[in-house]
Amino acid sequence: MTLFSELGLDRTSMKSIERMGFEEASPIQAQTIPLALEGKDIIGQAQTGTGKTAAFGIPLIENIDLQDDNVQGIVIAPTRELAIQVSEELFKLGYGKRTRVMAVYGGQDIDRQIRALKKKPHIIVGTPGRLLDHIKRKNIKLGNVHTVVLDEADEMLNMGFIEDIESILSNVPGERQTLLFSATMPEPIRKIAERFMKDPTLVRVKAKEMTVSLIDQYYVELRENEKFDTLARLLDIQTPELAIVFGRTKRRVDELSSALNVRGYSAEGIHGDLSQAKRLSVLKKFKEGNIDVLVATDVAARGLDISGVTHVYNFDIPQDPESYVHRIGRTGRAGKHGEAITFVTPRERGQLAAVEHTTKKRMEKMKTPTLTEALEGQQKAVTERIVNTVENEDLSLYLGQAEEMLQKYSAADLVAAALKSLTKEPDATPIKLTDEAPAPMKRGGYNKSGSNGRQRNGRGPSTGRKDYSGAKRRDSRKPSGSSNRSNNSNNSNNSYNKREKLNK
Ligand SMILES: Nc1ncnc2c1ncn2[C@@H]1O[C@H](COP(=O)(O)OP(=O)(O)OP(=O)(O)O)[C@@H](O)[C@H]1O
Ligand SMILES: [Mg+2]
Repeated sequence: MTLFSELGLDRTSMKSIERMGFEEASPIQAQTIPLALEGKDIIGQAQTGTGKTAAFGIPLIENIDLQDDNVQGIVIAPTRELAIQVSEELFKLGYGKRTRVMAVYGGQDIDRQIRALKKKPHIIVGTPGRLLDHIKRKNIKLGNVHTVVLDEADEMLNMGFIEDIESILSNVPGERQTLLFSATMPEPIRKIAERFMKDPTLVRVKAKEMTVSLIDQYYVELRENEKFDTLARLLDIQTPELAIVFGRTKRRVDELSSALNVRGYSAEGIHGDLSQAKRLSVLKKFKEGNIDVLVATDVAARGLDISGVTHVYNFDIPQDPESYVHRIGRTGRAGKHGEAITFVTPRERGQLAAVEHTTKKRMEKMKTPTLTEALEGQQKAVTERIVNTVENEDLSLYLGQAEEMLQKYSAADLVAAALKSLTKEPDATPIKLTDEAPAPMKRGGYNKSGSNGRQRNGRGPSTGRKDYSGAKRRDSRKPSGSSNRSNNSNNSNNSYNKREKLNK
């Protein structure tokens, strides 16, 4: 156990950390903060939700010279939402010191960002495309940057982003400190990473499995056309506080969120074709609990830290094991418990095995829930609410009416009626979702000889593009809405070589 007070931090940092309610440093923090303070380049790998943001954020803030009005640190993140979240966490960590932090990301008015840049931020957090845009327009000068952080580094160095990252880094002085963090770091990506670094120290928090042990992991084997009813029943039985449902494509996310609403669930979707304002408003509603279910593409898979997410459902099995690790990592964060349930069609058994092989963790098989179990689940939830009300709330205003009803009906009938009227009975409104092709089979993630979906199933090209926002270059390459399947998809190509070719 390491206390923050043992890490030799500045008084102002300690003040911020205390204000955030952190007491002990997490293992990745305890191991990387001292090294980062010494100025070392670091590749930091630790499980999802274990505090990697503060692991790079604390030393980054410590090294900021408040007297210097130049940009001194940049943090690059793969999605807009993550860039915003990281900038907020850095703002809190730098609060005691009054560090100026700003986020720049696509989809927000660039003039507004230019005006904000005039306030001379010490640290800029951005998505690659928008950061580069500002650099090219000379809105941001990186000549005084001494620290560069790539959050979700493996994703950032994946082929969809590497050119942007290279261009950004070419604007930063060579004698910088470079910090790379992620929960996953496939070997070939690590090799690329080392090209950008000086004698990096690899800090890997030892864990038996790549996923967090606090997440119970299950899979359900089913046919494509059974997925929706199964999801609905699971939501009824498991009654998540907040749930994220991951779908393979934008179309799937749209259809799923509409279908969930038809069946009476409060759900909204998030993916890269929505306006940024919409994306942010959906996320805000979800964080505030105004919607219960967030349906998402992999745009929400990485880094997002939303408290109260108790369940993650992989409606479609992810296309690479890394994506699985990050998706399910949206629950079970900061010591909390979570559940992850992955739907697997018979043709995707190989995918399941690949995920289990990478994570070194077996998922437990869960049988398809029945309608009766769904009803029981809902009844149980209502019963718990009633018992909680009886035990903890003031009922005096209701007792008169209750006594009156008891004159006429039996207590059991009345309680049963209360249960019935409060229980959401499973709704069987028919739902038709457009079929999605099963995830292409691949072997071992980033192997160079791995096949991609195109070769195997001949269902059209796998673009290797992600449903991400930041990179304008890629957005403009194919107009959204042109209707081949892969254009809708957020396929992440397993084969790192293929991806490179397809993106060039
Ligand atoms: N030392 C600490 N004590 C208590 N809570 C902490 C500590 N460090 C970080 N946290 C909190 O834990 C949560 C997860 O942290 P963070 O988002 O940095 O995880 P991460 O390792 O980056 O995960 P991911 O791989 O998903 O990006 C956040 O809410 C953060 O504020
Ligand atoms: Mg993170």
